[in-house]
Amino acid sequence: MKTKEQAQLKVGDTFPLTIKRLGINGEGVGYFKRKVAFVYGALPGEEVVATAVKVHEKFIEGKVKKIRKKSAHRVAPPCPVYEQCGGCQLQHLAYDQQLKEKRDIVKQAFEKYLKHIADKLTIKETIGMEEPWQYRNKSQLQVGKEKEKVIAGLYGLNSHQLVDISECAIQHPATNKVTQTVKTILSDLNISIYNERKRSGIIRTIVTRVGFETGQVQLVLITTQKDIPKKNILIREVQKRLPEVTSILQNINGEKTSLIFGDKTLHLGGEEVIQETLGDLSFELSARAFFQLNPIQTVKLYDEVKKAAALTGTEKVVDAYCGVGTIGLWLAKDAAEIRGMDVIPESIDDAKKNAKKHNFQQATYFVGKAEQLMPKWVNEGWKPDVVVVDPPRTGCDQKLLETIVKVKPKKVVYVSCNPSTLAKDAGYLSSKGFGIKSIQPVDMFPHTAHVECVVEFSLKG
Ligand SMILES: C[S@@+](CC[C@H](N)C(=O)[O-])C[C@H]1O[C@@H](n2cnc3c(N)ncnc32)[C@H](O)[C@@H]1O
Repeated sequence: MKTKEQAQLKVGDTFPLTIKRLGINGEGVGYFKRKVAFVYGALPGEEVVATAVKVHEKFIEGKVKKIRKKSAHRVAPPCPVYEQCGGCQLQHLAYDQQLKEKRDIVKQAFEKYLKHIADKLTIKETIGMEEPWQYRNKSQLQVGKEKEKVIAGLYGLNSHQLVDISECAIQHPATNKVTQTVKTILSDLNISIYNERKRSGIIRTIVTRVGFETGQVQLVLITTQKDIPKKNILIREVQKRLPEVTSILQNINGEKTSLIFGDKTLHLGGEEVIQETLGDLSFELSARAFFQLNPIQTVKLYDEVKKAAALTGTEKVVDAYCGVGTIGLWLAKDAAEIRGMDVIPESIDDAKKNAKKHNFQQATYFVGKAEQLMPKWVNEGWKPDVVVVDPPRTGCDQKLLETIVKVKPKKVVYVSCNPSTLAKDAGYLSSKGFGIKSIQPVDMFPHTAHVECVVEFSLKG
């Protein structure tokens, strides 16, 4: 039954709240008259007065109006557009505490889906960064115009206002510099900029990716159509003013969609790929290929995968959701055979080239869905000893999980960027005879609410 206050609370009303924990999106979570409330900007341990932003049947969304009792871990966010941008959610929380809260987010997810064994699971301390800034190797900023000035940024939190970002503190400086200079070039040449509201104009997004070890930068201009007026001058200016840009591409996306990339990519200048190095492996990266966004933490993440997989040289390994083959190649030295698959054909082309370059003949890569290819291999009589999965935020497809259960590899190593879907899939695997041996959170995205995990499962008995 609804209490009187619950029934009456409406958008714009204020209410007091004690924050109990951090939510999966970095919000402070508390209870107002037994109804759960998510308050952006509030921290665990704080007592706040919140303003209701949305009132739903089962929960309230709010923002901080006043802090009555402040967390000892609250810090001043260094970014000038932190409040408007929404790209980071935790800059107002001290970094060492972010690591503790991220571990807690993982714990909450496991408590939800594995209630009966949650108290027996050990979740290790989050592996953090020594220097948790300037870690992102890729930026994807929407282009727009503000009073005739070319701007590039992200759409603000809960708004459709483009927030201009000139010096993003979590981006590698090379990505900031290239985006800034490209904005100037577009403005100098008066090249048509996309207007989302009117659905007119040409340049839509500036994508940059830098190789941390090589310093090479790839620039991709996402456009609504193939023709860009003054295209040759544009390319020449980029090459003249930005010698670090070794690869220039154009991708066409004329659709009304939140997806950044369209299907067609054109090569405009320099190489088609950039090179990046992780440990003693080097990789070629195409414009659309997935590559981990924080190379410094990726090495730590993959070392955790290696530890969990504990290969002895005799195992057949699946690298499911393989991207450009990075995890499989990290393990290849110690494996008898690696088979990887991904739905993006360019990623698989890169993975094949990367395996060849390192002379890993035991690693083969296939275009297709994990949930279709793995059952096919099993039906053909190929049985893996270790399955590594690294799915998108939605988690593993149920058919893939069922195939894993059927084929009974001695080990599953699950790399996840979403604790909720991880814990749900872990609940299923655990109910089918796979014991959880270790849960290791890794901070791939300092100052955001994201947390990555490596979980080792072993077949019981
Ligand atoms: C989180 S990324 C992991 C990539 C890689 N393991 C790495 O560490 O760089 C997830 C990958 O899954 C791919 N993907 C998405 N759905 C898929 C599916 N059903 N089957 C296979 N790959 C899929 C995406 O293209 C993306 O490369």
